[in-house]
Amino acid sequence: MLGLAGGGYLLALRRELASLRSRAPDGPVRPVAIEAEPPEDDRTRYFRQAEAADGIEGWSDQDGRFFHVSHAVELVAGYTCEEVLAGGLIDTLVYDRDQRYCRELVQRVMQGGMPAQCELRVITRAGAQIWMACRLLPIRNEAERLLGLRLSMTDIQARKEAEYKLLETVAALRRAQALSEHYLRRSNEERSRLSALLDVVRMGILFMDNDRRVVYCNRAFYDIWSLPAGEAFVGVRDVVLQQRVSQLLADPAGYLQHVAGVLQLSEPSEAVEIRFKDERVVREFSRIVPGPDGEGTIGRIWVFEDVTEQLQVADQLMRLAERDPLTSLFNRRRFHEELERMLADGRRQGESVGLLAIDLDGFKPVNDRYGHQAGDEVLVRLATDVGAVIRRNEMFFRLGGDEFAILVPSAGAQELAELARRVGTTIAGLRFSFGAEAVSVSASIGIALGPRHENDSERLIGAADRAMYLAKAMGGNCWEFARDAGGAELDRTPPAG
Ligand SMILES: Nc1nc2c(ncn2[C@@H]2O[C@H](COP(=O)(O)OP(=O)(O)OP(=O)(O)O)[C@@H](O)[C@H]2O)c(=O)[nH]1
Repeated sequence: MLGLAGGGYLLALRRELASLRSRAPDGPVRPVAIEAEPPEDDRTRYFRQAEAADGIEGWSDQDGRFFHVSHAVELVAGYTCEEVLAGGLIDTLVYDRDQRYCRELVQRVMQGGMPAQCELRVITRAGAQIWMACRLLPIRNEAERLLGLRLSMTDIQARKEAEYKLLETVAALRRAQALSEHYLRRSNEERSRLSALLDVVRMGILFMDNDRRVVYCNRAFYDIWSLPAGEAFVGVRDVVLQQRVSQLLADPAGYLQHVAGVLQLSEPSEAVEIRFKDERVVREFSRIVPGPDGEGTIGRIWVFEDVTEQLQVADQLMRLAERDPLTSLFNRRRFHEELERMLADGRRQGESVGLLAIDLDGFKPVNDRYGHQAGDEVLVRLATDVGAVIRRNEMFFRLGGDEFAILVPSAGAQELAELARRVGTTIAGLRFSFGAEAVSVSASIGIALGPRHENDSERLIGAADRAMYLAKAMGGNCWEFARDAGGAELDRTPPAG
């Protein structure tokens, strides 16, 4: 038991308190246990002070064994002081996982003699867990000999809960920040991919926002509109850009009018072909860009595609499909299409369609005698010269071999006879020189008039062919009208050779 005299004890205590105050200015310091048992009065006084403290107060001897604990332990942990002292303060009160640390700390204070503090969990009799701040103060006597330590435990559960909440909030914020950084990174990556993709597509792409300012344009847009690669257009108003590029167009005013019309639309615009001064043709269309939530719009995307080559190829294919490669005249396929069309128009308008079936006389001997190339020359010259004597609304065809045809819309018999005469004369007037020999050809021409002779295209062709064979049978170099539907209306007239 402690056995220090009352005056010495108080002196030691005062010194200790002064020392503790200087080391721990942030909290009240209470009387502590001492080496010897204090006189009854002092002990009562310490206990009273301990009992007045908010938290649990405990005193240990110099071996670290607690021999006193304040009654607050009953209120806080639900154990009696006797139970706590009997079971050992640390064993009874401190949460299993914190006991080792707590003991080590007691040990350290006892050995090092320096105050220490920590936070640990106290387990109540009911099993509840309470966070407490612990302060361990070494107690010395006048001779600086360690007498024991004082343990002060204060309930910090509310603060811990607030800290936990704060930590949870901070963790949630960090997660949200990480997530938003992740999405930002993903969105930037997506933007890079999209931008790379848009830069390799051949179509020029332009995004305008709702204020009609440029948001984005790709590389092909610069190429199509001959814009300098280094110049930035983001933020530029549409009118500025239009004024800049419209100089390249064959019809700048027409294009600006078209754009103004499109901007009135709240829907996609139809594809239009824009013609440039340098002969290029660019197909343009635009779409409204809906907002990310599907509601409202964020602007309009314009797409420009240089279709010059495409149109040229299509034109070439069309030409190949409907032209004779030797003479460049329309071929039999186009002849049938045009005949059907003219007959339909003629029926609607109550007008006649004239058909001249033309076949060369004695063409085979030209080939046989002077060669195929000579025959070709005859065919090409014939196409050119006859083409020069027909009118704009008349169409000239090579049907194959030495067969030709002319279609005449809104035709009259007299006019057709005159045309046959002109054509026959032109052909008979062609002069060739093959192997120093002068060569000429002539043609037999059959004339049919639809619907006068035949209403149906095939039958009309048949009627014209029969008339042509009739002319050939008459010796050639003349024209003959179809007789099937009404006999001869006009005299057979041999063209002047
Ligand atoms: N050079 C050349 N000859 C062709 C071509 N296509 C067909 N022919 C020839 O044209 C000739 C046509 O035959 P025919 O109609 O019997 O010749 P034709 O001597 O005018 O006979 P008629 O019509 O009875 O007066 C054949 O010898 C074919 O080989 C061609 O593209 N070039």
